[in-house]
Amino acid sequence: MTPDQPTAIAATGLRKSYGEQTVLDGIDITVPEGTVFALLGPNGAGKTTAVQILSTLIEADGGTVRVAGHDLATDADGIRGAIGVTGQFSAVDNLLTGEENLLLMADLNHLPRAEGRRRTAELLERFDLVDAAEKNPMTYSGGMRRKLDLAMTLVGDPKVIFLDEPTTGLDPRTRRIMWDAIRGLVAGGVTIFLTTQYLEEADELADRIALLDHGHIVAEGTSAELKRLIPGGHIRLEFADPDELDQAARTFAGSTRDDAALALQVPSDGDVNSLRAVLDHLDVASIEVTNLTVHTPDLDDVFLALTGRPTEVRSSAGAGHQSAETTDTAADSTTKETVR
Ligand SMILES: Nc1ncnc2c1ncn2[C@@H]1O[C@H](COP(=O)(O)OP(=O)(O)OP(=O)(O)O)[C@@H](O)[C@H]1O
Repeated sequence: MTPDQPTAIAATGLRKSYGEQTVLDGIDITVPEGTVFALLGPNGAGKTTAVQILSTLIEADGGTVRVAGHDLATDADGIRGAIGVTGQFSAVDNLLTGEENLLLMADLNHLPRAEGRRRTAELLERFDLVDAAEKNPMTYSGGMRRKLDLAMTLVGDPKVIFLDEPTTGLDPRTRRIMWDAIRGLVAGGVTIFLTTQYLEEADELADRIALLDHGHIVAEGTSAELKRLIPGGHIRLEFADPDELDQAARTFAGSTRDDAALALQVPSDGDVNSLRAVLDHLDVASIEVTNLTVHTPDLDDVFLALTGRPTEVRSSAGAGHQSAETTDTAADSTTKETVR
């Protein structure tokens, strides 16, 4: 984020407990205008709770929130007027047709009748729901309902949209349609706050990703920055016989061998230069390889590493949260100090 880029969502020290259970233990979130922010976390991590607080649906126990220039403490109505929320539970009314649902939203947003009709027609078109407009949403597929739900959110032309697990349960094709719709919104200047359990979704859509675990944001950064936070990139070489494997193991210091599979894992960040270096070494030593694969850490690895080893992560998260922003080589990132 550049210093003068306007901020759409700014939360500091957000806290929420249910009885004895601390769900959010002082989290900070900053989302620049016109960007996508993804909040990731295991089941029950507090993602929905965060969305509900930021979208004024429930009250926090502590912390400050500004959304679209409005302060939650003094101007919750201002926030409500500027945002759209699509939750895990659909707002679609099954007693109305798809079109009537949209028209109802237009009424609730106080749009003049003609404007409401124009906007409804445009959204039915945009989400490929024209043929289904007159039908009852009970007859819709899950993907169509989700599209109608998002269309209903867009009737009020919100500047900031909260999408709580927008594609959970959707087939891959419908998921891609939703992703395209989300990208279209962002291209038009809308800010998206997304929660998801699909790491691929965060990878595809988000400018910045935060991992929420045990009430803390344990890591935050771009997808590439988060992937650099953990070790695990390697080139896997397979050989036809043990002698080749032996020779290769001597050639590549720091490699890990798998004798049963006649394979060797050579640490690598997966870029072309390191691949070329490995091939050159093999060539010089005249070692034959039967198979070669490059493995770069994906967000699944990051997720597992950061939420699966809570004690290591907690030690650095204690002073705030870990930012990937300034981390270049971060193989030992779990012990890094917070830089923000
Ligand atoms: N109204 C409530 N009363 C008591 N506990 C609650 C309430 N709402 C949420 N919780 C608890 O707070 C924790 C966080 O819930 P939340 O729904 O925010 O998690 P989540 O990350 O969105 O999970 P999921 O991915 O499963 O939707 C859970 O342990 C949940 O049981």
